[in-house]
Amino acid sequence: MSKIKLSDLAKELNVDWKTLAEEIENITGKSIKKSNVKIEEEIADILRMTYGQEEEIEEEVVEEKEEGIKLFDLTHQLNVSFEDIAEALKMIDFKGEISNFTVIDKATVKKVKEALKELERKREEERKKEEEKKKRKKKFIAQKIEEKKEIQEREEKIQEKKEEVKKEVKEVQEKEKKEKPKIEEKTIIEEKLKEKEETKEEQKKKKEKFVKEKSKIKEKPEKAKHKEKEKKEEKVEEVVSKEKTEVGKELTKEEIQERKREKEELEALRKLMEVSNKKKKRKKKKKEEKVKKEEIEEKEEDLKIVEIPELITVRELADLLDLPVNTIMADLLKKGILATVNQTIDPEIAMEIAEEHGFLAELKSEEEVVESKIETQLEEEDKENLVERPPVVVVMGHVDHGKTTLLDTIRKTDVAAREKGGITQHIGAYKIKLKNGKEITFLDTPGHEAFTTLRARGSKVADVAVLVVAADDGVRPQTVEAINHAKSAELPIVVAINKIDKPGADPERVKRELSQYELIPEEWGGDTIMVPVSAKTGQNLDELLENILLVSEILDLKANPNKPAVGTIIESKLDKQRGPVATVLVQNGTLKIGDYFVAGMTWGKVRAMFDERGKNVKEAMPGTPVEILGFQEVPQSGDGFVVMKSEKDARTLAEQRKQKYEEQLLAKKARLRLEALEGAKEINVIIKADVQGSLEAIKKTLEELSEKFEDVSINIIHAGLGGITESDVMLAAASDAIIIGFNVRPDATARNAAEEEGVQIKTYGIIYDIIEDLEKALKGMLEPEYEEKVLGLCDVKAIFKVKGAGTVAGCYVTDGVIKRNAKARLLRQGVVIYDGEIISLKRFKDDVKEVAKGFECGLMLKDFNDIKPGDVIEAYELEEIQREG
Ligand SMILES: Nc1nc2c(ncn2[C@@H]2O[C@H](COP(=O)(O)OP(=O)(O)OP(=O)(O)O)[C@@H](O)[C@H]2O)c(=O)[nH]1
Repeated sequence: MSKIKLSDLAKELNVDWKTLAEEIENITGKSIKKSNVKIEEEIADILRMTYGQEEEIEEEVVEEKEEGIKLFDLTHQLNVSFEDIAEALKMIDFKGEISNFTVIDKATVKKVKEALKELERKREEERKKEEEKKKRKKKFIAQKIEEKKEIQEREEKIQEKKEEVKKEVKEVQEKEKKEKPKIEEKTIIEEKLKEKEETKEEQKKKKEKFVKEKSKIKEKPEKAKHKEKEKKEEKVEEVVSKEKTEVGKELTKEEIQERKREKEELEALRKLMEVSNKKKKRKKKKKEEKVKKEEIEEKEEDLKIVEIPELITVRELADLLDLPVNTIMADLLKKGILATVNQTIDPEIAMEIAEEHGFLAELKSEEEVVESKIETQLEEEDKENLVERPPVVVVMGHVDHGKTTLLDTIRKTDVAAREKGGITQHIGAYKIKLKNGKEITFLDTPGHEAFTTLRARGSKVADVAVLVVAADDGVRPQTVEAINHAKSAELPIVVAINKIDKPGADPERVKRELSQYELIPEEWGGDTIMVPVSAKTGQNLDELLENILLVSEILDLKANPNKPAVGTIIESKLDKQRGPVATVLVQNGTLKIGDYFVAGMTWGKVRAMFDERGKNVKEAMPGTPVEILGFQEVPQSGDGFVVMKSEKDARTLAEQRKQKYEEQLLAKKARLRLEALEGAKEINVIIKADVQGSLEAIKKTLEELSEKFEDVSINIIHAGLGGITESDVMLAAASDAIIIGFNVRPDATARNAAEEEGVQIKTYGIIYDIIEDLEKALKGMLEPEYEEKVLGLCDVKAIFKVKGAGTVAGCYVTDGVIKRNAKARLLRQGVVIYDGEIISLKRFKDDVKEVAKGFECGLMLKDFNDIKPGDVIEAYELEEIQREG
């Protein structure tokens, strides 16, 4: 968790640090003697709220001191339009004349404010209704297409069934032939032979050919082949002797072998047919999906869908709707807006106008507009401007396998060091030059967590993942996590088998272990490059870098430097001397000093740029990370960075985004939830369980469920053992997944992250419940339910045995509150050991109802005494949840 210095916070809030120190002591019980003590952001936020509020109160006091206020001033003070104020006055039955110069008293101001809130609420409702309408319209079209498809599918299914029946009849006939008495069979074969007029000689040849082919396909080691042959011969002998006694007629050894082969041939054919049928089915399904998509797209075209950018002028809107500018201006006037041709208008208004003209309008963010522009430009006209850009590489792997060492050693291999000086600064990423003149950019924060956080904010930064696996340790849990994170981001993986200088190094074992995760080394016929290296001695690092380039060449990474820059914030901070500072990875275009830009909800002008050597640079090309000064506020890592035409555009867009922040928060909360699964086609899940057995069972069950609901595919993005971590939550946020925990729980950081990111975590203790919930959810029948609300967490510091009573746990509350009689779980390393109730809660000798974060307490669990220091107790209660819709 990030921290802030007390003195900095005091400056920010314009309060004496000692006052803040007192407040903190009240909150946490800790006394602070120095101003340079760092405090947690969480506490800083509480203080911000307290002191922020005071300012607001002061404002209101000032306002109330005034005798009355002109409506003109009020519009400015409340930052609303005159029309809104007028409407609000009508709502409260204001009797006088309404003009800019009307003066209203403070009581009326208060009522106006209330009415404005009501107005805003109504508008919000209307907006929602409109959205619903649009959604219904789309759903209706999709439904119609779906129905048509269903009829088609039914017909096809009938056809398929017919064919299946035909096939079955044929199979039965064949089976019957085989099961007839051997003598009869022999005659049939003979007849067959006669019919085909083939000589015995030809038959023999055929058989030999078949055997040859079969052995070619199987390519079994000689020994095994030999053994198998022996076995087969034994079996043949068996059959021969059996037949001798049973049928009383001798079949030659050859004849029996021939029948066996025929049977095998048939079996192989049947399998082949099955595979090809499956493939056909899959192909058919894909084709159908494509057709459906095209049909929807066609319908959408009929509906005249337009995408309205966040920043749009009157002229641009007219062009977009293919209408005369005058029409748009007239529409605006009707809404009481007088706007010039080049004036930017509110995107909501633009959408309204578009809809009034029969368009289905969708809001498109500025980045999307810029990026789609760039995409089309990349595809169409700018081919000659496209130049190769360096690949961006992220290094991932298990803890202590050598990620940091590898990044450090690679940093030193930079050949540009001689000309420009070595890489000295940590700015979140660095670019190196290889001997062959090619460049590679590395994200300098190793591990998948930071990378996935960037991804969770919607940015695609890396092109290639380097997976570091220590040759003396092999594949470990975080290796698997890293593989899944890379796969989920669709990154090609280059494996660095590290620490080969160590005596216990066993690169072959690493390869074997990795092959279980679909990473098959090239030398075994797979397509994963694996390079044995030593990050410590630098052995084979050149080879590793060359292979990264090789993989990147296939990706054909290109960008157009002759455009305004677009990129992503990699790292950011508030520098005491320099103000807000952030590292931008330029992904397309060229970033120049003096450019105006938007980054998330903030904006700015590039005042200065520095590279990883701390050198001032004037411009940054695609694939280059640069540290920038000139932000109005500190952006967040993962925020998109877009250069804008003018200061006004940059500022307006940032302000609009700030206003939409609340909506965005809501949108985040609308991530995938079990309750909203009805009609879903694809469900991404992350599974965490206490033991391997349960994990496998859950995986299997989900696969079965996926088969049962033909149209739904359940994708297991990651499955691992142990408690639910922040990293799991970020992966879920990045891949829009639900987390399913079996006998495991999220820790406090994971829980907070899930709340912030709107990720749903469902925990279970019985596998059957998972299936039941998912099935119901898929059928849209999930009953109203009780949802758990976690109250707080405490760490068990010590235990005391009390005669006749049981074990008392001496705890320290680390999060939320612990309440007496609350439900509680005991977690040992994230795994649920007990689930029950807190029956006694004390502070010192007194019974208490609850104990808050930062305090110690003694507690007892109902019917449970196996508590150990280091355990975590999670108190929770059940709350009835109202399902939406
Ligand atoms: N012998 C040997 N030791 C290595 C090699 N690479 C890393 N180490 C050592 O392994 C330990 C862990 O290396 P780090 O680079 O810190 O590992 P990491 O994966 O970055 O670890 P975290 O940052 O904790 O996730 C250090 O003591 C390194 O010196 C190598 O190639 N050979």
